[in-house]
Amino acid sequence: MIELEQAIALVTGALSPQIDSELVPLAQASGRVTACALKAPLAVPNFVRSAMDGYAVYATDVVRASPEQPRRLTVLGTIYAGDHMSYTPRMGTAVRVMTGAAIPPGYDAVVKQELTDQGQAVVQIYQPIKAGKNLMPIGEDIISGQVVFEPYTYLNGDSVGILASLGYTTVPVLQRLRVGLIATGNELVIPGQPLAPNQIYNSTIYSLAAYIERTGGQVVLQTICQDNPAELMALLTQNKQKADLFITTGGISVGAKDFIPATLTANGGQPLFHFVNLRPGTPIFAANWQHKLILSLSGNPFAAMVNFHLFYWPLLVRFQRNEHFNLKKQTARLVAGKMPATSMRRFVRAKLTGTEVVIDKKGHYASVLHNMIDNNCLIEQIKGKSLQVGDQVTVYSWPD
Ligand SMILES: Nc1nc2c(c(=O)[nH]1)N[C@H]1C(S)=C(S)[C@@H](COP(=O)(O)OP(=O)(O)OC[C@H]3O[C@@H](n4cnc5c(N)ncnc54)[C@H](O)[C@@H]3O)O[C@H]1N2
Ligand code: MOO
Repeated sequence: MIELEQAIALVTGALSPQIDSELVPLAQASGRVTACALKAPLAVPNFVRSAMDGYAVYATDVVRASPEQPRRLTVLGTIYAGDHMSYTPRMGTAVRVMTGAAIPPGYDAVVKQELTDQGQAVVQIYQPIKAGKNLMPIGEDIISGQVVFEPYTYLNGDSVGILASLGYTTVPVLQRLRVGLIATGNELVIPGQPLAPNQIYNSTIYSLAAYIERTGGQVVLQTICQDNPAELMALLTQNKQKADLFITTGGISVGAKDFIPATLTANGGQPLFHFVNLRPGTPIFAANWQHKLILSLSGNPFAAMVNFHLFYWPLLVRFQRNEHFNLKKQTARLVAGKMPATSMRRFVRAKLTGTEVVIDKKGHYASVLHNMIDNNCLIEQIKGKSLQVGDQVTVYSWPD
């Protein structure tokens, strides 16, 4: 049995970082990772524009302006955002401008309309203004040619807006991690089919698929496999080209039908580990088979989810070359609930709000998933220690 950190290092070492990219429409780029440096093809803004509704002026014209002795300027006209107007600025004049309007070259400041009499043909200015005030110079936001996103940057909603401001319509991003999901067990039935006596619905794999599809990954195969070595090998062989990673559930403990480790080993797989010092999900197994990583999770639904969260996110970090995908680790105070001392390092389902965490009163069996409703994290429980109200605990929550 090896330690969790060692096991994670073995699987992440066995998965090569992504090198393939694809172009996705801008609207789908949020949640993806840039495949190369993205440069600005233009400056933002790419003309001098007004930051206020007011009057473009020469600052030197209004140095002595005051409410008692306003400076009167001739208004040459009005420019709205988007207008293409040509005025010939000269000293002693102003142009009425709206926020976002292009400022005719020459004027060097915009006086807010509240500091004027808002005159039409002639405006009275009540205050002096510094040159440069209330106007946005070319490139104030982004300079033309600058690298806006380095390679392997995680793109969020803000990033997509920045790319839109630069006119991008498609974005080169790393391809997602292609995951093949195989739930093993003769007792499993697809939801929608009738259950024969002593059968159960295949449930775990739907949670796994949902997490995978949520960010960074893509489910390319989702199927049930009987406890049958030939069927497993046929499934892997048929789908080998489609997937970067296979995740299986069940069939890894010491039961007579726990066939996965032996089957993979007998068919040329190189085991990386079997059994890790954690609970639940102790029997987790991993192997390299024909240059594919196979991660075999425990069958018990909650044990499978613990295995998944602890191993999958670090794999995604490695593959997508970005820490965004990692579990978020933080310290929190246990404010309700408790757990008796554990004989093994353990991960306990809990609900985290800010820096406070609560352990549910319901059962904590590995075979039970339903009380994950409302839970959003795992508390790490150290071997030999109990968890009590007031404890400072280490908490892991999944990436967005
Ligand atoms: N004699 C021993 N028995 C067991 C040991 C042990 O050390 N000695 N370890 C136990 C532990 S811990 C775990 S965890 C389980 C793991 O067993 P497997 O990973 O081989 O899983 P299965 O036996 O195939 O299934 C366990 C349980 O989960 C149900 N299951 C399986 N797949 C699904 C699915 N996709 N959706 C819903 N439920 C599923 C399955 O029907 C079983 O009830 O072994 C203990 N035994
Ligand atoms: O490790 Mo098992 O996962 O206790 O249920």
